[in-house]
Amino acid sequence: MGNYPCPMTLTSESIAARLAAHDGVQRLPTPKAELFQLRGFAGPDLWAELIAMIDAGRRPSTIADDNGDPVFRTSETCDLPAGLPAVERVEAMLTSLSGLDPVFGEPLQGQRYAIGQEFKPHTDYFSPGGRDFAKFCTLSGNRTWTFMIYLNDVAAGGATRFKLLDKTFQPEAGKLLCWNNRLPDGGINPATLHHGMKVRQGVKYVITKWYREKPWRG
Ligand SMILES: O=C(O)CCC(=O)C(=O)O
Ligand SMILES: [Fe+2]
Repeated sequence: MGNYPCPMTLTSESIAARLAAHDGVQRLPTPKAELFQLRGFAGPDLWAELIAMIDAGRRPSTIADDNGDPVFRTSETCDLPAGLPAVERVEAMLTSLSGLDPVFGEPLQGQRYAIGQEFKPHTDYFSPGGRDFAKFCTLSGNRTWTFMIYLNDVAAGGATRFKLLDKTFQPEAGKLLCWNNRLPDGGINPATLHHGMKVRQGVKYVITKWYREKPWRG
């Protein structure tokens, strides 16, 4: 575990406090969820490199807990494996921002949305009792924190809407959003429901990093 605190002692308050203390980080003023925004995270060169990687390596996105809606998530996804220099740079920046031990992190992913593509309202945690829960959570536990960075400005559409928090974030190159998918008692937080809305003009690129309750074991 290197120099990182043991996960059992790493409370959500300590992560939230660390994020809140970081220069430029803004917390959404709501008691319903821990959600933060940071603009100007890294710079255009890194984002351009990642966008080129996503364009080259994309495949149709998939969903867990398939609900039978074939157009629930219509974007494309690209795995961004550790070891590539641009990926390592992002990983190091995220670790330094959050203090979350990288052993809990799933591999970084890129998402690409062309015009009309979206990811309908969903939560990033897996629903206990959902049909894929055991498949996705037995080894590494459920998802804890989500970090998402918009890589580009989108001409129209492509916002991320948190309906239950009454908040919509517009894509903007280098804007990072992160939130705790859990409540302070460790249970899942349904208020984190969010919708990657349809792109109306242009193409939208984001990268996503999810953390688990236990060390990630693919
Ligand atoms: O693209 C977005 O705005 C949201 C993406 C998202 O929710 C996800 O990948 O889990
Ligand atoms: Fe999501």
